Amino acid sequence: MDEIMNCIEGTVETVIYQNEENGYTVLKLDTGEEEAVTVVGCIPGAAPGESLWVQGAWTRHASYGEQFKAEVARRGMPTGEKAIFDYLASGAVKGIGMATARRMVEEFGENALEVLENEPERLTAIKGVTRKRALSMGEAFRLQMGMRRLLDFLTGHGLPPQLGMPLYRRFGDRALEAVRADPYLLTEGELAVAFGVADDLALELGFGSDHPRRLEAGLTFELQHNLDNGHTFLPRGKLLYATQALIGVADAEALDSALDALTARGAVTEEAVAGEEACYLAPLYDAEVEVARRITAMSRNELYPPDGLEGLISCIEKAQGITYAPQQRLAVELAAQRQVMLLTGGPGTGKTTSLRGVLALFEALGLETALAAPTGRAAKRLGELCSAEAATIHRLLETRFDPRTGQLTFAHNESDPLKADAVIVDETSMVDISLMSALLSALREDCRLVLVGDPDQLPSVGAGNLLSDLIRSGRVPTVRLTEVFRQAAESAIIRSAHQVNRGEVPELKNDSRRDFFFLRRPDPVHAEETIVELIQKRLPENMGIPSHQIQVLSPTRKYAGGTASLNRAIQAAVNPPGEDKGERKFGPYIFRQGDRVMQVKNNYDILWKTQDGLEMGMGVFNGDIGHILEVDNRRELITVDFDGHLVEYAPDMLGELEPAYAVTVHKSQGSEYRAVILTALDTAPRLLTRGVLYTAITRARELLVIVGDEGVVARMTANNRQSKRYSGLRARLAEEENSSF
Ligand SMILES: Nc1ncnc2c1ncn2[C@@H]1O[C@H](COP(=O)(O)OP(=O)(O)OP(=O)(O)O)[C@@H](O)[C@H]1O
Repeated sequence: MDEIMNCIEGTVETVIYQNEENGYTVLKLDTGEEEAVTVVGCIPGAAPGESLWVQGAWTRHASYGEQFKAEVARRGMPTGEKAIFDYLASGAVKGIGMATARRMVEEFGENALEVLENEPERLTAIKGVTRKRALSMGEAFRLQMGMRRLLDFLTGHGLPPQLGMPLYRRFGDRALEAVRADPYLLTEGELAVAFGVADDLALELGFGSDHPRRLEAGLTFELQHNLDNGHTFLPRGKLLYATQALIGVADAEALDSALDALTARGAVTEEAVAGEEACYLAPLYDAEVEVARRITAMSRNELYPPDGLEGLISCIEKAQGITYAPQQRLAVELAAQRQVMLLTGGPGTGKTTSLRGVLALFEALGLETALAAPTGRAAKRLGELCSAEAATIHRLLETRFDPRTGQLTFAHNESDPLKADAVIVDETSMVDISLMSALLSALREDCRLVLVGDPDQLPSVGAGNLLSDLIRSGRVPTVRLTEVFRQAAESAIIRSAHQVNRGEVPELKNDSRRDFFFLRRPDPVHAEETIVELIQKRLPENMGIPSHQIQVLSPTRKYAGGTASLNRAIQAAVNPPGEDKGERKFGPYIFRQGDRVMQVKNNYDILWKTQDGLEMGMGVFNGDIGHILEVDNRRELITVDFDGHLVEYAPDMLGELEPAYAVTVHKSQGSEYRAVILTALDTAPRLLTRGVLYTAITRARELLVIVGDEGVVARMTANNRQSKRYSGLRARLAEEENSSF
């Protein structure tokens, strides 16, 4: 590809293709040369007759030959009667067709557009145009002009034109005004512009460095950003300090006042909790308070056990073909007597078996029970293990994304609760405080709730320390399963997981009867070669595990043995370029037909269809893994197959996709794979923790291979440091309990 930047200009002759959603356009540009040039790029609303100046590069398309890929576009209004007629006749302005266009140009000549924008009532001079229609044509044109000015503004300030459509969806023709008044809104929701970029724009537009809006935006950004680190709040002192470092404010008092203003407005809630002067974004505060209130109320609620409970449990045991261990029986008994309970334990301790017992009990009691899990994969597995329907929590609540506000909405909430009499949630360690609050709000007053999970797994990606806070509060009836069942104890994977959890280095000896192997490869290059060989040859040939059922995990993305370099190496080996395979470069990645890829962001707004087109729905979620079915460079679309759900990615969505031959341990939470290869190489100490090692080991169902350095495995086992998460839930649960007695 020729990367030299060029500029061309001309008049738009025809628009061949335009994507209404993201503004991607293919058009023919008349540059005065004999043949019109094909221009592709994000030029929303481009229409024939307009003058267009584009900056970009010439590329060669396999089927369409030479075309100009525009990175920056500036558009001018058409001048001259012919160009104005072409523009109006193209359908660019709603309500104006060919005939009206002709009459407008006949009547007003070169002034037609000026009249349309500023004096639309004069259009009634044209036969057949009523006053109402004239005004609505004028309005449609002003909207067009609004979009155009917005795009000129964005590109003029070095911002991507792709922001135009979402801004327009959210603010309509007020979009430019809104951005000028508050450039920081660009950091919100799906716009997701980096804080520094919005901040530069604000400074360019003349916002002073101590402008109250700048200070407030900095504070809100810090709180928002820290949600990604798991904190539901930040102590006031830390928040002020971090914001000061972020935006370099000279006047500490002004920052203090800005925080007070946010609190007074209700955007931030400040309260003394857990020994801290805690500052929350208001929705997080509401979520935490709601979870504490609801869980406390449910925990207090003792139910009458059904008559003949013991006999009923014995029948369930018989039907399951096992005898419960005492703790398992206790779990089923507790589910009959309490409105809410926790069921916890490590791998192989019989959580799923007990969960199935609770489900059978609820069914026997005639309770309509919903099974749910935080991720699609975990829900699928739960459904299979229980031979029942299971959904993600988002799906259960019928989550929708509102593109106008950038917020999620839940169809089921206090005003339209779920029908279920009982809800059982698996993999609760992955549930964050906001989702838990949404779930609790959607439960009927008397609905039962059973939360199942392993508190030693890595905590949720989203904010809060939910499962661990619930357990440590001691307020919620809990059964902790500790006995590892014989069958499970035979597995070196499960034994090692428990050893690691106790802080003992797992046994790294190799024995062909074991399901856990260690290959000593302290050198990253050598480790990578071994991993490729394992995937390509050794595991498929010696163990009968096909490549696509092997998942490589790494504690890190970029360091030695990180996913970035592993993905390149594995892709080159298992899916090299081929004449019949389409591919597309995007940032550091090449996406190629056949590649394994992962969605790395929750997207509630994306459409999927089944191959036969008979079924469709919305949403692909963080951590979903699929493979690339097709790379269509003509339509600029990549089709990914997520377990039968086909999703088309336009160029502006490719940032949500990453190669997934290797993924980080964090991203693998809640998923299980037939075989796991884990790299254990020297890297940043904060990534080498016991939680990471434990989570990685417990992802493997049949086979685990650790490739790397035994010293690193030992260091990971010893490193029990959990990064602190600011959360007030535990303290609130204690308070709620005390306050009512
Ligand atoms: N009471 C029991 N008697 C005999 N075997 C049992 C009993 N309970 C569970 N098992 C067996 O122990 C193994 C682990 O049980 P289960 O899958 O329920 O555990 P788990 O905690 O859900 O494990 P994981 O988290 O690894 O999925 C299974 O093979 C199961 O059949």
